[in-house]
Amino acid sequence: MGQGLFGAIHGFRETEKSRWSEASRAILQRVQAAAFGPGQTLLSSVHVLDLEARGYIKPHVDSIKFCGATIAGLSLLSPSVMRLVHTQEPGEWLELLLEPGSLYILRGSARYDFSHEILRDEESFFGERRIPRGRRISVICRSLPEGMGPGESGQPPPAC
Ligand SMILES: O=C(O)CCC(=O)C(=O)O
Ligand SMILES: [Fe+2]
Repeated sequence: MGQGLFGAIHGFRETEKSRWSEASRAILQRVQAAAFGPGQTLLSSVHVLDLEARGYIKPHVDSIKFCGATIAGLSLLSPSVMRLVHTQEPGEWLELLLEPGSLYILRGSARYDFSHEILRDEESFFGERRIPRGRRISVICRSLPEGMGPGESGQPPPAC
């Protein structure tokens, strides 16, 4: 996201959104109930990322300065493949097929020890299966870094 990603995302636009319709709020509440514990505080706004069909996200670990222990992402429109690669053991990796309407949750080792990336169209395979990429929108909720109260987050960065 933003500065922390230093150009990791290609072919995108993004926004931070804090006001939602009632229908969207109900969905976000389901996401939050599924992904976050009662002791976790979320960043005050939700990150919405709109990746064009040729857009992709290079491997990165979200900044621990701006993001806490949990990242939850709802994928919309096009399916895509997210690859996780261990930062110390590149031979240790896995891929997730992100179907539209699916939710992924990165926490624990997946959050801190593995990079995540969204494959570009030419490389978009889940095993043998080709997953053609179209426009993809993701709605990403993050917890605040530990020890940071909602009032202490200051001006949140446009992205992590
Ligand atoms: O689009 C996604 O689901 C992930 C985006 C991401 O990795 C990020 O913004 O840090
Ligand atoms: Fe990320």
